[in-house]
Amino acid sequence: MSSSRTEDGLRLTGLTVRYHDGPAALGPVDLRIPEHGLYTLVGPSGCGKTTLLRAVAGLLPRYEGEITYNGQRAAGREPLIGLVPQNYGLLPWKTVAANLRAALAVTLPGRSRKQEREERIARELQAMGIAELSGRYPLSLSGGQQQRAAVARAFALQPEIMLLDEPFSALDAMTREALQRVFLENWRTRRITALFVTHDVEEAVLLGQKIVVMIPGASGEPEIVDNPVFMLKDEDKRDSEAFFEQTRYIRKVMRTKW
Ligand SMILES: Nc1ncnc2c1ncn2[C@@H]1O[C@H](COP(=O)(O)OP(=O)(O)OP(=O)(O)O)[C@@H](O)[C@H]1O
Repeated sequence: MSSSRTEDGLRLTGLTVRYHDGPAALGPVDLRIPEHGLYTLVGPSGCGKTTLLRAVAGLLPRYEGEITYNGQRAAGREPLIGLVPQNYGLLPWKTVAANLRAALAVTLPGRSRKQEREERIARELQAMGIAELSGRYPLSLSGGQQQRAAVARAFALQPEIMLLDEPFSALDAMTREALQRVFLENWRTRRITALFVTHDVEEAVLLGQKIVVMIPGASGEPEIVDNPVFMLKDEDKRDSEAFFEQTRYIRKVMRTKW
């Protein structure tokens, strides 16, 4: 499979970010997510998770080190990135459908593709279970509904890379569980290379093929943990021995490293 080639996928080499020429807010960090991989990233508040996502998404004017996708510098042939930011990033003056439309106007432009855009919007809202909210404005929605809309928008772009910054953090346990399942189902049908940032060890174990444990102040490769739980059926995961073992192990890694 092509994903075994070391240059494939998303690769960060010596990625270092400083804000206003201050001390390094991140890195240097080395990390590779193979093409079509879904990795989760856990780390304590302030260790640079959002900064890492921002750098990959091209939202920072400057960083040191290299970001490549399938061997090419991101700056040369920008991979299409779907970002789900912490604050959802929805435009409050546009309806949910219009938010998706605005994103697709950039990636799928042209009058002749209007029908394709509209079909895609309807499909994604349906997939996230919010079809009936398409005409509502973001500020009239609950946090969970806004999070669904933001995830639907990212999937609608059909990006090569998806970056998610604690997308389910504002949810109660039941809604969160339901959305984790919907997210996984969606990801399985598209296999978008994805990095999912979370504070929550359980979420990291439920969603990631591998779990990246970011260590504050450390440079080089973060601890990357294989995750056998990923291969279990969704409905079996939470009650499995492997799940308990894995969450215990990740917590242990966090305790010894932080
Ligand atoms: N725009 C900014 N200007 C200056 N410093 C910043 C800026 N954004 C983040 N930082 C600093 O960079 C460091 C990493 O922040 P970042 O938001 O990436 O952490 P995080 O791991 O995502 O935290 P959290 O889990 O709380 O969201 C912190 O020390 C933070 O104060």
